[in-house]
Amino acid sequence: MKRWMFFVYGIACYLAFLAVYAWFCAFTGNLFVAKSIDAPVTSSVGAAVAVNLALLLGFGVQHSLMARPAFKRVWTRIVPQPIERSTYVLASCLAVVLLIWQWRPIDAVVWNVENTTARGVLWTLFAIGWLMVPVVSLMINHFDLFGVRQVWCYLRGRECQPLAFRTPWLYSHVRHPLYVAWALTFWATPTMTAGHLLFAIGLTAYMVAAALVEERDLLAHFGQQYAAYQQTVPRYIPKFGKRTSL
Ligand SMILES: C[S@@+](CC[C@H](N)C(=O)[O-])C[C@H]1O[C@@H](n2cnc3c(N)ncnc32)[C@H](O)[C@@H]1O
Repeated sequence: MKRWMFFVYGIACYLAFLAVYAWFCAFTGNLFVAKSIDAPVTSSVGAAVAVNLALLLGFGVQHSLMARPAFKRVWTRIVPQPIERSTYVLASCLAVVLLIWQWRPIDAVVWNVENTTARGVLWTLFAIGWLMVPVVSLMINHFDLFGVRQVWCYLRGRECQPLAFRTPWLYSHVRHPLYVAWALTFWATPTMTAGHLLFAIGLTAYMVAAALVEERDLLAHFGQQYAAYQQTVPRYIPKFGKRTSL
């Protein structure tokens, strides 16, 4: 019974992620939703900056703190191990929903690209970013990242083995392809408002910090293998034409 409950919980968290991902895309691209990143202004610039920074900080703290091995060691005394990752996914969804719900737009235009071709290129990069996120996650292990593999192993009564270090596809050209994809979704827009710029700068700064902390953990976990990867594969800017296999 407990195995099935955990499995259903894990699947529900995964479905919540899919829904929030689609909503976050619509919010960021001003597509189909009434409340988007560039919706009409509802508060003073000062209040909007303060609230938005608090929302970005809240997301950053939740997303990074809950992913640290030391936090997980303590957390799994409360939340059972098989559903730890699903709970992380659920908490991340709630942090994003709070950000979307409480976001205060600042509509001053920072840049507005009028050339039709250039606008098309920027929209294409935006779409590539949103498609790249799930595709890149499939390159390492999509279902492990979103907690489904863990509840599946538990349902089958098997121990879930930790994933090996891998450098498939884009990972052989750049160490953080997922963060590169997210950066495209935040920055590729033909019309950049001040609120959207704050959002893009805040989340990019978060990813730069998160990559440093993540690399420290990966180095501690995989040792020489990861050190060699750091020596040969660039962090963000891909080196195409030269495929590194470790
Ligand atoms: C949200 S993903 C981000 C991965 C990476 N920073 C990126 O931008 O593509 C974070 C998880 O990926 C795992 N990870 C990162 N690089 C990996 C690799 N080369 N092989 C296996 N797992 C990796 C980390 O251990 C962490 O659990």
